[in-house]
Amino acid sequence: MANDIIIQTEQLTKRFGDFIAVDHISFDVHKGEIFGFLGANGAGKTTAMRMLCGLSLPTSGKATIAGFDIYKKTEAIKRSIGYMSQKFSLYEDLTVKENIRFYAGIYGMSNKYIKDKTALLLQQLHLEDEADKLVGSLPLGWKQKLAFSVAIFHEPQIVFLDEPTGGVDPVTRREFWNLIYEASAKGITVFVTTHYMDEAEYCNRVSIMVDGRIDALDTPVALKENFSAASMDEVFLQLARKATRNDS
Ligand SMILES: Nc1ncnc2c1ncn2[C@@H]1O[C@H](COP(=O)(O)OP(=O)(O)OP(=O)(O)O)[C@@H](O)[C@H]1O
Repeated sequence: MANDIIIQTEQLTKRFGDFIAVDHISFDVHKGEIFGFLGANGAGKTTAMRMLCGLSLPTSGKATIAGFDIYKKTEAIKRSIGYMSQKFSLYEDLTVKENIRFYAGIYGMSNKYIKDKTALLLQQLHLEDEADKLVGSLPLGWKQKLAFSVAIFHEPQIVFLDEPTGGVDPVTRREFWNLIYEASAKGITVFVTTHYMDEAEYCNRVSIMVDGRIDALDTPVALKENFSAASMDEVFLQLARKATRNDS
């Protein structure tokens, strides 16, 4: 079990001045796992995720991503991961095809590889007829699916998703999650933050952050059992009620 660990953190901490945004968090994620990273607004999820992606240095503690130390190997980490967030994803004023080409180009893939894989991807997403349309003209749910597919185009070991399905209905979210399951089945580890509790139920394991700390971490079934809760919503509310930060 231990040697399939792909994300490992130990007492990982980030301070901004006197404020402890991420407070000594320790957890492991396994290869191919779908790991939900939950917490109320301001709990510290984005700050933690930025450290794991090599975008921000911790104040203290340790972490390895795909075996790379987050203090020393940030470039290697960036090559091993994919990233998608609501705020940073596709260029609205480029076409579907141009977006794919642009991101694939960053990873130095050959033209032939990009061309073949793009054709396959457009077919899988049923976007063949939209290939030359501006991304800005697509419905949000389609954009999200495309953004996810682009984030894993270079076949990273881990993909980090920061609230990837914001603003769409449960059916569209479910379709998005089918893509997540496919990626996980191929061995890609999925690390996902969400505010939607239906999505929490879809994860293999879920951690819940409160005021910078991880207060609970287990499978959705075990969490519901431990908190005597009928749903993940109830588990989340029981923990979020304890929060003293008010960041909404
Ligand atoms: N650069 C910064 N300087 C000072 N404080 C910061 C900085 N970045 C984040 N914070 C604070 O750290 C805390 C954690 O923020 P973070 O964005 O990580 O939370 P979050 O769990 O991702 O919240 P949300 O769900 O709203 O995105 C918040 O109180 C935020 O105001």
